Amino acid sequence: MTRVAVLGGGNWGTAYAAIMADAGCTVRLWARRQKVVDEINTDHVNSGYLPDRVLPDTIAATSSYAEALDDAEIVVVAVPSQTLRDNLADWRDLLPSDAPVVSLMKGIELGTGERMSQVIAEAGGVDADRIVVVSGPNLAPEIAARQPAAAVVAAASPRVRAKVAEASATAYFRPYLGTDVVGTEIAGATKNVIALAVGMASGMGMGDNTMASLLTRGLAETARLGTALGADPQTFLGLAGVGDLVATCASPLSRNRTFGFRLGQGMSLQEVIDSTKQTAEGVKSCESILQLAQSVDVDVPIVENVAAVVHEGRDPKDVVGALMSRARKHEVN
Ligand SMILES: NC(=O)C1=CN([C@@H]2O[C@H](COP(=O)(O)OP(=O)(O)OC[C@H]3O[C@@H](n4cnc5c(N)ncnc54)[C@H](O)[C@@H]3O)[C@@H](O)[C@H]2O)C=CC1
Ligand SMILES: O=C(CO)COP(=O)(O)O
Repeated sequence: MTRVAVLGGGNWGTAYAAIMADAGCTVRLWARRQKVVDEINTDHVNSGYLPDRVLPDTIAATSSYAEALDDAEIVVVAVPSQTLRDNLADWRDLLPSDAPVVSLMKGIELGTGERMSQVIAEAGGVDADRIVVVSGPNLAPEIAARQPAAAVVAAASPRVRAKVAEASATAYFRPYLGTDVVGTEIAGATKNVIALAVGMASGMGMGDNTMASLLTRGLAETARLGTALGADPQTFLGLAGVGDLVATCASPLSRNRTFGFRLGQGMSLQEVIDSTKQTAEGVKSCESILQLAQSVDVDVPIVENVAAVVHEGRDPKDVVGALMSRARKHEVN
C-alpha cells in the first residue's frame, strides 16, 4: 500500500485523499483545525466541506504536518495558492527527499507571478522532476460522490507521473498522463477567472450565448498566454483546458462562478467576500495572471476586466460594454 501525505483538509484535499484511499493507498491527511482532524478520525466525515461523504478508514487525519509527512511515498498539496509559500517554509525540512510532490492547486502567486510548481520548487526545495500537477474538470463534491471524471497528471518525469496516476486511479477517477506542466497550470488558474466572468454575466440575467462566448474567448486568451509562456497549445483543448472550463463555468458548485454570480446580482465586493467560506482562487489570481500576461505582452481582456471589478470596484455592468466595444479583430490570434 502506497503511503500518501495529503496536506490540506479542505474541499479538494479531502476529496483527493478519498480518491487515493479508494485506489488502495494509506493516507495521512493534514488539516489545520483539530476539530476537523477529530471529526475525520472519529466519525470518518469532514462535515464542513463534504458532509455527504463517509471517508474510508484508511484515511487518518492529523494536525501535525511532521506526522503526515513522515515516511510518505507521495506528497499531495491542496492549500490556497496564496498561502503555499508560507506553508512550505514550515514543511521544507520535512518533505521526503525522493517522493513526488503533487500540486492540486489552481492559482498564480501574487507578487511573483509564479505557478504553484515553481513555488514548490523554489520554497520547498523540490527538484522539478519530482513535481506533478493534477488538473481537470474535478468539482470536489461530485468526485466525493464517486461520479465519473477524468484529469490530467502532468509531470516532466515519466516514472513520477506514472506513479501518481497509478496511486490515483479508481473506478470513478481516470487519470490521463501529460507532460505539459506549464499549460496545465495556466489553464487551471485562468479558468477560475473566466468562471468569475461567466458568473457575473449569469448573475446579471444573461443566458447561454453569453456564457459560451465568454468561455470560448476566455479559452482563446488562456491559450494565448500559456503558449507565450511555453505551453503546448493542445493542452488547452484537453481536460485541464476546455474540460475544466466547461465544468467550472457551468456548475453552481463552483466557488468562482458563485462569487461572480453574487457580484452580478448586485452584492458588494465585501458582501461577497464575507459570504464566501471556501477558496475562490480567481479573486486573487486575476491580478497575478494579468501581471503575468503583461510581462509577456499578451492581451487578456476578460481577465483584465474581472480584475477591474474585483480590485478596482468597477461595476460588472460596465464590463459588458467594455468587452463588446473592443476594436474589431480576427477570431484566431
Ligand atoms: N474544490 C474543488 O473542487 C477543487 C479545488 N481545486 C484547487 O485546490 C486548491 C485548494 O482548494 P480547496 O480545497 O477547494 O479549498 P478549501 O477552501 O475548501 O480548503 C482550503 C484548505 O486550506 C486550509 N487553509 C486555509 N488557509 C491556510 C493557511 N494559511 N495555511 C494552510 N492551510 C490553510 C483551509 O483550512 C482548508 O483546509 C485550490 O487551489 C483550488 O483551486 C482544484 C480542483 C478542484
Ligand atoms: O477547479 C474546480 C473544478 O475543476 C473547482 O472550481 P471552484 O474552485 O470554482 O469551485
